[in-house]
Formats: sequence, structure tokens, C-alpha cells
Amino acid sequence: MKDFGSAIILAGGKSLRMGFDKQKIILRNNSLMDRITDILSGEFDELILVTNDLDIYKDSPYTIIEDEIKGMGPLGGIHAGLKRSSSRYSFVFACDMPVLNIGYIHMMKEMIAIIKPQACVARYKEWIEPFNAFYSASQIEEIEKHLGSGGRAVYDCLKKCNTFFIEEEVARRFSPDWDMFYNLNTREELACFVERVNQNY
Ligand SMILES: Nc1nc2c(ncn2[C@@H]2O[C@H](COP(=O)(O)OP(=O)(O)OP(=O)(O)O)[C@@H](O)[C@H]2O)c(=O)[nH]1
Repeated sequence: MKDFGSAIILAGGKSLRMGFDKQKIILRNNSLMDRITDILSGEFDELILVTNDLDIYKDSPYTIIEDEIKGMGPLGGIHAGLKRSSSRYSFVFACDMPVLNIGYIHMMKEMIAIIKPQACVARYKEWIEPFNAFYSASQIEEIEKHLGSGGRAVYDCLKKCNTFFIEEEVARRFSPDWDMFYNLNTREELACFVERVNQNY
């Protein structure tokens, strides 16, 4: 079993705020999902897309799965991805996140190799950033327990695991404006992001 061979991309949400399916976001004429998978396939051997629409990915070279425990939000997607993952640790990202930071991924891998936690997640004030983070197969049981008792909050579940929290100040060295944790929830946010990024995006 590899330590860091896998990445999980969550694409099984309701997209209610966006008003159309966020796994179909187009940014400057390009599919955001294609951009994410292109970048992550350079870093990970195995990409696992956890989706609520298998048809979209009929011809995809990646591993395409659905939630096993449905309707539980991101934690349900993380659970399905970890169960399918062939690695000890899996990088978890979301289909609506437009900025990937490979340097930050490398730093997390180095920290995990030294500290050997069950998860590695950035903390921001009293919040955590559940994506752009690493989770491990060793958490599956705890996640199942949490989901089984009706719990959906990722942070509550992480508190019960041996989680290494990356402090804000450290994460900001890689992403001063916090862009690497940004996700697009509404059409307005989408329009603003397109306006803000340069022509080469
Ligand atoms: N596999 C899976 N992914 C999910 C689920 N819920 C949310 N996600 C993903 O998690 C990320 C963040 O989702 P949110 O924006 O919090 O929720 P959403 O349901 O997509 O959007 P809203 O309906 O506007 O809240 C997105 O990539 C979603 O596709 C779920 O139940 N299963």
C-alpha cells in the first residue's frame, strides 16, 4: 500500500446555491473538473471522483464512484473515497475549488511522514478547511460511527481522530489570500472569480 498515491475529488453535492451542477463549472471556456484532474493526475497515481452523476464520467480514465452512505454531505463523500482508495493517505479536494497549490500538498506530505497523524487539515480561527487536506484509511471506522449516529460535521469527526491541524499562519505562507481553500458557491462568486484571475487561467 502506498502512502500518498491517491486523491479524492468530491462532486456529489446538491449545488443549490449555484443553481446548476457544480461538477460542470466552466471557467474561461474550460471545465474546472478537467483542470483539477489534469493537475492532480501529475501528483497522484489514482484519482477517485465521488459523484452523484455517474453518466457524466462514462469515458473517464479515473475511478468513478458514488457515496455509499448517501445524503450526509461531504463526510459521506470522504467516507466513500477512503473506502475505495488504495493508499494509506488520500488527498481530498472538491469539484468547486478553482485553486490548487502543489507546494502546500508537498508540505503536508512531509509533515505527515514525520508526525504520522490520521488526518492533516488546516485550521482557521474556530473553523477548519475540510478540503485541500489529507485523510487516511485508518479513519473509516470513526467516520462510519459518526455518520451512523447522524453526525455530518467533518470537524466533529476529526476531533475524535488523531488530526494534525495546520495553523493559519503556516497555510498562509503558501496562499496569503487563502485562495487554495476557496470554493465557488454562487453564480456571483463564479463571475467575480473569472474577473479576478488573469487571462491565462
Ligand atoms: N460525494 C459527495 N460530495 C458532496 C456531498 N455534499 C457536498 N459534496 C461536495 O462537497 C463540496 C462542497 O459542497 P457544498 O458547497 O458544501 O455543498 P453543495 O451541496 O455542493 O452545495 P449547496 O447545495 O449550495 O450547499 C462540493 O464539491 C460538493 O460536490 C455529498 O453528499 N456527497
